[in-house]
Amino acid sequence: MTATATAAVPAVRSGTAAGPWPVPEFTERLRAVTADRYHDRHPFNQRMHQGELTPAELRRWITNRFHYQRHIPVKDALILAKLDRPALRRPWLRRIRDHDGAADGEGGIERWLRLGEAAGLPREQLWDSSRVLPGVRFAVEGYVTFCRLRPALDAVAASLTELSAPGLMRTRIAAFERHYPWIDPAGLAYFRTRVDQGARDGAEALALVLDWARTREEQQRALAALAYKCEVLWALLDAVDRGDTGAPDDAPDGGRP
Ligand SMILES: O=C(O)c1cc(C(=O)O)c2c(n1)C(=O)C(=O)c1cc(C(=O)O)[nH]c1-2
Repeated sequence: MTATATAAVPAVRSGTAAGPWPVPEFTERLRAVTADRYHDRHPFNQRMHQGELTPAELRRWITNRFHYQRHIPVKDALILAKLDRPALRRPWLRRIRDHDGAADGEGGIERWLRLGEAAGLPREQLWDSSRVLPGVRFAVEGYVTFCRLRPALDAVAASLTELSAPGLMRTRIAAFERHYPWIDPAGLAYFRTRVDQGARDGAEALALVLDWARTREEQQRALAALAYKCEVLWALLDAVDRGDTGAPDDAPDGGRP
């Protein structure tokens, strides 16, 4: 579906059994998906927030989450290619620039590399994807492929997990400062930046989904896309929670700060 195609969809037919949910109810249903399934509830995140992760576990998370981060601008470029108007493409160009930066040494990917360095992980080790756990590889590939193959509505709806991300970022920053002082607080810049970026991206994506999903069927597709994305994030953490790459810093002694 392109924006042009959806613009031609007839207006709301409320009151009929198969008609679309009114916008407030549809919005509430979208929020209910993340309330039930967002990865802030995952046991690994819970342990992170309670200060229970070993240094090796935190490094494993940083290493594997980098695989997700480096693919976000790739999936945003796939969404960008589905949008047929400048006004629609501009926010996606900005998202890509947010992650890639306008020059070397800038942007979200660079900030994540600095988080890794603050935790004792050389940046070349993060770029070396041979340390990525198989389950993480599958989860990330699944999300990118979903955005490659599905219509723009589904791909943008999948990004709506970001509506829940700012709250999680605040919890995470507080947890790192309190429980993991061996990580230089300067390394938390990625999370600090994402509080505002995530809120803005989530609000923009929500406006698009509410505009594009005009039929009950389209609304249900958006809900399913968001549920799928929650599963991607959950599966990623399942893999990190259980995984052991066999690398020295995954040693059972938990590693050293
Ligand atoms: O650390 C997190 O918990 C978290 C979650 C999410 C999310 O909810 O999808 C994103 C991010 N971080 C993030 O940093 C990010 O850039 C991002 C982009 C997207 C997306 O789907 O477009 N989600 C997220």
